Amino acid sequence: MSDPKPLLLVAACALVDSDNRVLIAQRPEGKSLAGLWEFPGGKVEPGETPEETVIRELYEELGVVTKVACLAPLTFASHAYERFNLLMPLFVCRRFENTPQSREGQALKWVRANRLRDWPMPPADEPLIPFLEDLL
Ligand SMILES: Nc1nc2c([nH]c(=O)n2[C@H]2C[C@H](O)[C@@H](COP(=O)(O)OP(=O)(O)OP(=O)(O)O)O2)c(=O)[nH]1
Repeated sequence: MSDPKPLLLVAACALVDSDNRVLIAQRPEGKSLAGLWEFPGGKVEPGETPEETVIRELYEELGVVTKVACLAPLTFASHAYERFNLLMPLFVCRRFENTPQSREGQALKWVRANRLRDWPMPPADEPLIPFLEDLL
């Protein structure tokens, strides 16, 4: 039998602007799931809380500064990928400093929640969309 698949903990965030639009970022060529649109975030590193991961990734990927008190838990994704099982809490953040900039070459887009389906997302993300539609 093959080894059991590891559980991968990733923390992600829906940044919401004053117009109630959500920021998505396109995964660059060369990465897994390249070309798909995702919520900013990344793997939770050892010793980090998911909130710390989101704060770090928002800064690294987008130059955005926020704090734990500005992150509200919304829901989570759970998806069996071929090589791992993904568990991904999704936070919502409306209060942040700096306009998001592409710091890692990724395309960025502000999208209404009810238009998220127009942008192909990783399979794990599809069940998250109704939660954002309800919220926004
Ligand atoms: N940040 C983020 N990751 C997501 C989303 N949906 C989804 O399936 N993922 C997956 C893609 C990656 O396998 C993993 C996040 O890893 P990462 O962003 O820290 O690392 P990475 O691009 O270098 O990943 P990889 O190439 O090693 O797979 O979670 C999402 O909405 N946001």
